[in-house]
Amino acid sequence: MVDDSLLPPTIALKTHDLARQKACATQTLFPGTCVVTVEALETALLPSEKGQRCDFCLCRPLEAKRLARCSGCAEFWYCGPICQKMQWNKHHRRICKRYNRYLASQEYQSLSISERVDSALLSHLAAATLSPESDRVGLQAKLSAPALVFFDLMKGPVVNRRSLPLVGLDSSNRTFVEGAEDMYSRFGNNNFIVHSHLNSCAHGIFPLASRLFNHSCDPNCVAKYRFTRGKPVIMEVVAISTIAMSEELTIPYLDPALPFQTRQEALSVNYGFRCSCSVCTFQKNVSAPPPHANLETELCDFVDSHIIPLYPSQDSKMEQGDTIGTRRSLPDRLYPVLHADYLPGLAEEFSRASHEGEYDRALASGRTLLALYFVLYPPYYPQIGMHALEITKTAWNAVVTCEQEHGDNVVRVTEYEKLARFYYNVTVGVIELLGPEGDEGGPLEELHVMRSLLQP
Ligand SMILES: C[S@@+](CC[C@H](N)C(=O)[O-])C[C@H]1O[C@@H](n2cnc3c(N)ncnc32)[C@H](O)[C@@H]1O
Repeated sequence: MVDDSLLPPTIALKTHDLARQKACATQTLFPGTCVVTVEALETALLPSEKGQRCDFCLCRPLEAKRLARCSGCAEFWYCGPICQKMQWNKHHRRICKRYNRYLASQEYQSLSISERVDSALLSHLAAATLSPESDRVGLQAKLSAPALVFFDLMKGPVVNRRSLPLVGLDSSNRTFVEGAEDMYSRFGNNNFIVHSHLNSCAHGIFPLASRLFNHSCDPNCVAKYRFTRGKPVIMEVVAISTIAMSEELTIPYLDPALPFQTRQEALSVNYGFRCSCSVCTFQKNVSAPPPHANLETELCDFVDSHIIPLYPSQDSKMEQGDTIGTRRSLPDRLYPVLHADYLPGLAEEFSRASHEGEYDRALASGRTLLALYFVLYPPYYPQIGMHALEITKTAWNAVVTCEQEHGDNVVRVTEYEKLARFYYNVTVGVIELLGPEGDEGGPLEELHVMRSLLQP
């Protein structure tokens, strides 16, 4: 059981039919409320981020300052002696000497990128919590409260799980092997992808968050990450809709915009359950035929008349029910928007056109993509804000280019400016509500710049 002192007063654990327990609100929670803060028990950087961030706090180095490399294995980088010492005492002293042999091993080399990160993460966790000299029971008594929460987490499905090599695993030591196996059984369904401004940078274990939050494809909370020099990474779980007292708090284990079948398969393989949230219940009974010629116009008209009027203004916040209601009342003619190829096609078109300076095309596909996000995601979902910011910048680039090339065409310039203001307002509603996260700079700073550019 979880020690009650670990729970914030706004959350209570109650029994769940399938998922053992669920976290429920003990009072009404409003969008933007941070419902819980959880420190990382362990993290491991993605290979592409190694040497770009501190291996302990995940911060990028300050300008003109380089990261210091571990002189033992030369495979870990730190922003300073505080981080290096913390990591050394936690687990690195146990694995440093063996790290190069582990990286060069055939077992490690045969892993996918994601498995490599999990293998490193599991190695850190094993080195931090298992000691070959102690027996498991004796060791548990010495474990920290978060580590004890980790060992109490639900085990994941065993299908399709191949064992991961661990740094310093002594296969003749049964205590260590069994301890590592015990941890691995709770691994896939309990670790998180740490991200900064929606870009993945590491995998991490945040035991209390794993213990509290079940999945929904229509979540009322999302996780964001805070990096501070010299400190472990922090996860903050933020409410993205009004959550009534006794209502379950949920997060997404995967992207809710993925097609229904893809979501169901991933949840079944990685987490061992089939989702029956309101969105899945709706999408299960809906076929998604290929897009038809008028789809773009009809989707945008639908969103303009049904969703945009609900979109947050300063004195009205959207309720969670609003998008579920909209999804349930999605007209049959719009079912093709749920087709697996529709979203990737639009995203590719927007990205290509905005990079190549085809602003009218980019603004058209960007608008349709945003309309689709409004249908697929709950209000205040981070992707909505990030995409709205991209279109704001595209509209502003169109203003600048139009002024340079057709300075006399005031009407066109004004039109682009109007669009930039509209998307800016959508962005502010979401990004400011979610608050700071990830690396310094990012969307909040970009919004600041856009605000000054758009001042009348
Ligand atoms: C991170 S744990 C969730 C915490 C769990 N409620 C507990 O009491 O420890 C993930 C596991 O919870 C279960 N689970 C999470 N969301 C679920 C859902 N929507 N429906 C059924 N089972 C779910 C699955 O077994 C999954 O592998």
